[in-house]
Amino acid sequence: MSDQSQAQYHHLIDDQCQLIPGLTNFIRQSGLGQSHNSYNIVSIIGSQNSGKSTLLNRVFGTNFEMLTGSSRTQTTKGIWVSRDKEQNILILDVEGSNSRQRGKGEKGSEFYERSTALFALAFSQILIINCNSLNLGHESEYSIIKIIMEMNIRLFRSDQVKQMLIIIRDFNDEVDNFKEVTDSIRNEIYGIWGEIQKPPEFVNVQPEQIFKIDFFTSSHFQYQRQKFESDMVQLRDRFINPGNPYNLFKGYNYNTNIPVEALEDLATTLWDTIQKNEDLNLPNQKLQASQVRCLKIKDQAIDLINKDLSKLKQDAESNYLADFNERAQNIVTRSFHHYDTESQYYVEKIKLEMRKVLNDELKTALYPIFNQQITSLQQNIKKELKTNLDALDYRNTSFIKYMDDLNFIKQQTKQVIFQGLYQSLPFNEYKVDWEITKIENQLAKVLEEIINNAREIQFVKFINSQEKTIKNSIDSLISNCFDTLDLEFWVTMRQGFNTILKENETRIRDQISQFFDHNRVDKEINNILSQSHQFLYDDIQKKVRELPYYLLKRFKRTFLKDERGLTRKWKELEEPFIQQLFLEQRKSIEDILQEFTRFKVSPPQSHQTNARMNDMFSSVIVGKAQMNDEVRQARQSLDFSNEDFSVLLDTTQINKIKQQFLDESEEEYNQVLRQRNTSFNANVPKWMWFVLVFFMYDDVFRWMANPLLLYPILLLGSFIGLCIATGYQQIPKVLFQQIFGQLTSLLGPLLLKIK
Ligand SMILES: Nc1nc2c(ncn2[C@@H]2O[C@H](COP(=O)(O)OP(=O)(O)OP(=O)(O)O)[C@@H](O)[C@H]2O)c(=O)[nH]1
Repeated sequence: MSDQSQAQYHHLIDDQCQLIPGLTNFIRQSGLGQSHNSYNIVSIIGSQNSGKSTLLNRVFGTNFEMLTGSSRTQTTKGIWVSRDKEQNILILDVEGSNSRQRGKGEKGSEFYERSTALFALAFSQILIINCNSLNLGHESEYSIIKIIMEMNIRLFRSDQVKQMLIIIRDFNDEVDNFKEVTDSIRNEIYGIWGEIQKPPEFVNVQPEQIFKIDFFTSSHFQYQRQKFESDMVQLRDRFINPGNPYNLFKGYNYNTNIPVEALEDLATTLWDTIQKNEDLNLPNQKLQASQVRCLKIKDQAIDLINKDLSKLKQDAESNYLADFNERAQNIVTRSFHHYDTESQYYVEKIKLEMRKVLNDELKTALYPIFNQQITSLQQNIKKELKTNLDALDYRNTSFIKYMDDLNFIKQQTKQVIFQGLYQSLPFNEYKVDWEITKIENQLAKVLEEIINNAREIQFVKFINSQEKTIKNSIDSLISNCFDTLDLEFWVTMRQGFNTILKENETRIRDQISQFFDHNRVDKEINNILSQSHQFLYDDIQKKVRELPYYLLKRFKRTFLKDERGLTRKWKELEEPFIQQLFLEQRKSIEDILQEFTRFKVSPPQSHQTNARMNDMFSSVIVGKAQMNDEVRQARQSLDFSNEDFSVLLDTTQINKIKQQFLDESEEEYNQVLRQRNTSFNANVPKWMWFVLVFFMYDDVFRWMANPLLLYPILLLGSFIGLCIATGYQQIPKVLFQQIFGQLTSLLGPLLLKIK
């Protein structure tokens, strides 16, 4: 049969006991690939040259090679598979028994015959035992039946009653009685059943519980050829016609069939088991084959999407994929679709188990990509946040607007995280295993940290700028107080300082309390307060170093100028008055100096939230006899103990400053006296004027040539002339006196020094 076409036959087991791969291929090529589990398998065993192939070709339309001529050599070697010409029936032609061509020995004729027969029995639904009426009762005919019965119960746990069809060839119904013959064979077989060694659970089992035996007789092939052919037609009808009362497949449960594409796996498993002579449980073998097949389908389902999976992975490595879940879903759905379609006819339990494996594998394959997605998402969020925060910084908006915008960015980013996570989740059922909630919390935490950081930076900036504003206000307050030194110095400063604090505190509190809790707000306000007190303290310390300058300045202001701020006209004042003025002003400065002995600048004792602004600043002057009422009251109500006060200037410093002031004021006083007693004009000798005029006159004419000088002089002359003509000569006179007086007071001393 070696030259038989591959499309019509498949050599399943060769004469070397090897199972040849390719059954699935043959099934597909022969058109049985889509039959799923609605198929039948029929095998035939029997003596060599007993007409098996002849029968199969007649009944199933196969084309097995038959022996022609008189040579009685073997044609079928091993097991060949073909199919019915119309029906989904696989046909197995098994090498004839009593093969003289096969040698003896361990793997010789006997072993081979038993193995192939047992395989045929296990693999098929109907096992045809081909017998010749002439050989009936012959030991060799029954020996194979005995063997397969014995092996079957020993090795297999079948899932169905095994069906055997004994065909008696060359049956002459004119001579032989069908009933007698078949009863005798049946008895013979039951006799065999009694003889064989059975496992304990089979001892009381009747053979018909395990084997269903049918009979069919065919007429003599040579002498009753026509009848033989009609017998063959009848036999075919029993196979293919469900309406035939003798239909051989009647009642067969196709659900016990594994899908046709798993038959090769089943055949392999069965043949291996038989070869090893191991215990063999047919339902389990079918499950095993199902398992093998489902595993293969599962692998195919993975292979099918592997390329897309790699592409997805590659894409996810370079960027965050917004369509990740869609693509992942598509991959998983396609894979499952393939698996579900291909595995639909397999045992439910195995199918579902393997589906779960597929699901796990897909999930495992997608997980690193998902992780990559999350990493990219996190990076993107950080990048996006940075851009947004930079833009926000760049806009340099107000604190409130910044905080509002920051909050907006936070809410927006939360949304991005939420969306990003669910875009990265192919199926909701992965949510728990992939710890989405945990990741969401982690990302929210990262976001919170970044936002808080930005908030803190902005807050510190805001507080710094506010402190700077306060510091500037304090600086100018102190400059003012020092510029206008008087006995109300500390009161003015305290009131000014309180006002600054009050205004700033209200404004700052209003702004920050919208974004920070009470405790934080109070803490920051207290910091600002103590910082402000420190500014004040430092500023006072700094200014006090320049106290001699301010004292002298203050002295000059009140001594050299009158109440209206005009320079005193010393020539018009009497010397005793000037001396009196000088002594008074000096005394008042000495009094002011006493205000700078000790001081206290500190926030209120209690940093409680409800501390009022009025109580927050306190300063007091100690050692001042002329302390006014307000200061005294403040001192009493605040009840400062002496240790609370810092020494501003100790006695030595006070004395030193006082001395310096006395010297400088004395100098001012003397200068005033000199000015009063000196006449600028009188000191210039008369001849000097002549000399001056002599050297100047030609220059004066030259200047007159310049219109820039000539015209102003003409205008001035016209103005004076007009005033005199109209009787208002007082106007130019007063103006002249004023200007000349000013110039004299400025230039006079200079000219005197030069002189
Ligand atoms: N007497 C008799 N001879 C038959 C019958 N059917 C076929 N033959 C003849 O028996 C010989 C062997 O036929 P095959 O069909 O090749 O027998 P086989 O059992 O397939 O042979 P192997 O495959 O070699 O075991 C041929 O010469 C056939 O003409 C039959 O029903 N009765």
